[in-house]
Amino acid sequence: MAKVSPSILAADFANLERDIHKVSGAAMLHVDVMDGHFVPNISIGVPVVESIRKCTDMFLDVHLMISHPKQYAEQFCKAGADLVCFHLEAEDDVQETIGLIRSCGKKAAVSIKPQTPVEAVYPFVKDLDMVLVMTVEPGFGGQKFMPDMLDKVKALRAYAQNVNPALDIEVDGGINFETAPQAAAAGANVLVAGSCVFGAEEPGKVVEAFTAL
Ligand SMILES: O=C(CO)[C@H](O)[C@H](O)COP(=O)(O)O
Repeated sequence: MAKVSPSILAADFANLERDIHKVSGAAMLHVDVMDGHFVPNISIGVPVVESIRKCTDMFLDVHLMISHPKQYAEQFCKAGADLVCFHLEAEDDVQETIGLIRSCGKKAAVSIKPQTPVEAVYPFVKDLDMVLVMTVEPGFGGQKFMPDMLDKVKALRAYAQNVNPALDIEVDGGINFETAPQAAAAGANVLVAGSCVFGAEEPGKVVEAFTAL
């Protein structure tokens, strides 16, 4: 069974509550925070996370695509995130930022961009709840899955077997009916999907299908 984390980046922001309820059967809800600096796009911030928290009990998987995540992580925890994921490339104080998120009583995750070798995250794996292996360049939904990222997922799953066997491995970007099974076979157990879920006639059915992988 996979955990599915529908990305609200592909939802209708004018009808966010309605769209969130369409995917309430998913294990998590993926909330993409972009600052126009770490990535060349701007999405949403703390006030929207607070509002989402008020309209759903879903587990909020908050993906910070921002510079200086240590400076903002606590605000997202207080806004209602259940897990805060930040980019390895965006932070010099990785261990400290993990500790900060944990001290707020939340789960901590680190994400790596496609050009970042998977080995760069190994020193932190024992202290993390999840690693997010980006399968597109972060910044925009609707991009094509990068199949080369599957080798990173396989290597990370093998590495985690010894040091943190409960580690969640999430993939994000271009996940659809063709690529979701490939990612799951490589060892990913958390699937982020935006356009494939919210672009479907029945988003809940897509969530069910991916959960069964
Ligand atoms: O983090 C993201 C982009 O940076 C999105 O979550 C991701 O791209 C999902 O969108 P899609 O499923 O449409 O590819």
